[in-house]
Amino acid sequence: MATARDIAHPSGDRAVSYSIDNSPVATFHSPLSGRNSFMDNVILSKAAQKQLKPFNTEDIKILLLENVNQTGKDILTRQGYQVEALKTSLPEAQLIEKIRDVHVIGIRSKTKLTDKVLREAKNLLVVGCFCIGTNQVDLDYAAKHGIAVFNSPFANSRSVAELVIAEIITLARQLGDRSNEMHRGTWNKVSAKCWEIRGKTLGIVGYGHIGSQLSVLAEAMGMSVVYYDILTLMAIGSAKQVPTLDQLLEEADFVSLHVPETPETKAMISNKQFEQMKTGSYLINASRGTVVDIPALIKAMRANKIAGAALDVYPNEPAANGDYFNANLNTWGEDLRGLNNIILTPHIGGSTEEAQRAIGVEVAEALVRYINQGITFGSVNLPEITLRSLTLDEANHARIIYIHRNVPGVLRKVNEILAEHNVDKQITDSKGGIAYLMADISGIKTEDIKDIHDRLDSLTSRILTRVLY
Ligand SMILES: NC(=O)c1ccc[n+]([C@@H]2O[C@H](COP(=O)([O-])OP(=O)(O)OC[C@H]3O[C@@H](n4cnc5c(N)ncnc54)[C@H](O)[C@@H]3O)[C@@H](O)[C@H]2O)c1
Ligand SMILES: O=C(O)CC[C@@H](O)C(=O)O
Repeated sequence: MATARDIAHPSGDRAVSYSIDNSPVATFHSPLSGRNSFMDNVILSKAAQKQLKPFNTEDIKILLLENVNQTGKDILTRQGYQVEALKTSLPEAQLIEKIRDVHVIGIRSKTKLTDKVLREAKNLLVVGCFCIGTNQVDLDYAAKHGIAVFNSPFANSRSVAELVIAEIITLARQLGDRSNEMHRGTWNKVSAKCWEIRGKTLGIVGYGHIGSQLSVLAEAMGMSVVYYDILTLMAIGSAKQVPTLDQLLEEADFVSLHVPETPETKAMISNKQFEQMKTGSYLINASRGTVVDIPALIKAMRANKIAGAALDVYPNEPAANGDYFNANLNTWGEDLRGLNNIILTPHIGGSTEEAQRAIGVEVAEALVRYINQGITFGSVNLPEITLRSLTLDEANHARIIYIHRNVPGVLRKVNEILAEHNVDKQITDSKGGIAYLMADISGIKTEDIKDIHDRLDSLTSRILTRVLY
């Protein structure tokens, strides 16, 4: 039955209108993938790989926001998809208007995909976060509605770690202030309260991809490293894990934050924590803006408790470049700008050519694998499923994808439907209340495909049914 999610297939005998999620029909297309990636080689048995699509590729509509790198745009465009790319994020009303129409959306950190926005996204199959953080997406709502979310978990980690190293030296030597003075024509040659970083202690909060990279770089520059994490993690080099945040704050000359945005990390550094820090110590935040209580930081710096700070992230960040970093955005904006020895950067920790190119490739390839093959490897909100690709030798095969609520008895019902056919291979996994089943069926006729699709789709456990062939 044709619905608002339908896509018309103008060509071929089997051209019929069906939505992407429920389309068992249409012309077979076999465009070659743009790149030979690791995943192509490992999972898709490249040699005789058959591209599975139940739709004309040019019908897939993709909206890319926030200036996604050209590498990502190229991969998606080469697939034949319709790609619209904007340099900025969009205000909520415009986002809702646009998202109704697309099957795929690519975003970075600014676009908030809340339940309110996702509710309107009736055609949406998948979200690509062209960044590390996924806190801007309601992952739970997306999973419950069969929308897969992918990100790039570590392609910009090194860029962030390098920025933090630069900031440690810049703060220790008050370089920002000296440079600003010179720009105003003032020569101010001082050494008071300017330090080497050699022998100083760096406290890293969150010892994941970025924190551990930073640890290596800091030790190479002669710093001692202590770290605090909710997990017990293997120390790299001579770094030492401490059992509490309190202990880290008491020991560190520089505190650098590398935790995700969660309810537990909200205002993790506030008045009490600034009091615990050493007098004359420094704070760096390149994680998320909600992690530091900024009015408390302003107070601690005015009291000379904290000798300097570097902030790359803020509770409210503008959707586009321009003169937006003012009191309208964050009430304390002016107070922050008036402090000495504070480095303020516009969320550029991961903004290097290397990182953005790598992220573009990684996320775009994940989107293509998901759209064309149903593979969820790397998804942050659905069970991670891969299944060996169908090959060109395997004619009359179809791939069934059934995303469903993880309730007792579903597999029996699904297999009653599939049992009338030859199931070549099948895999299923669950995450929370959501399960993902993928099965390849051989010797199939077009009318069987539609029948399987419609019967699966009528089960009460169904979230999303896709049939690819
Ligand atoms: N400024 C930027 O441009 C930029 C770029 C990349 C990432 N980020 C931010 O940096 C964060 C960290 O990135 P990552 O790749 O290192 O993440 P990661 O997931 O690899 O590491 C995060 C670490 O924090 C730990 N953690 C979680 N909650 C904690 C808590 N309450 N207390 C202590 N430790 C806790 C985790 O156990 C994990 O080891 C990201 O979530 C993202 O928000 C910012
Ligand atoms: O590029 C961005 O907008 C986000 C960068 C960073 O915060 C991330 O989460 O990877």
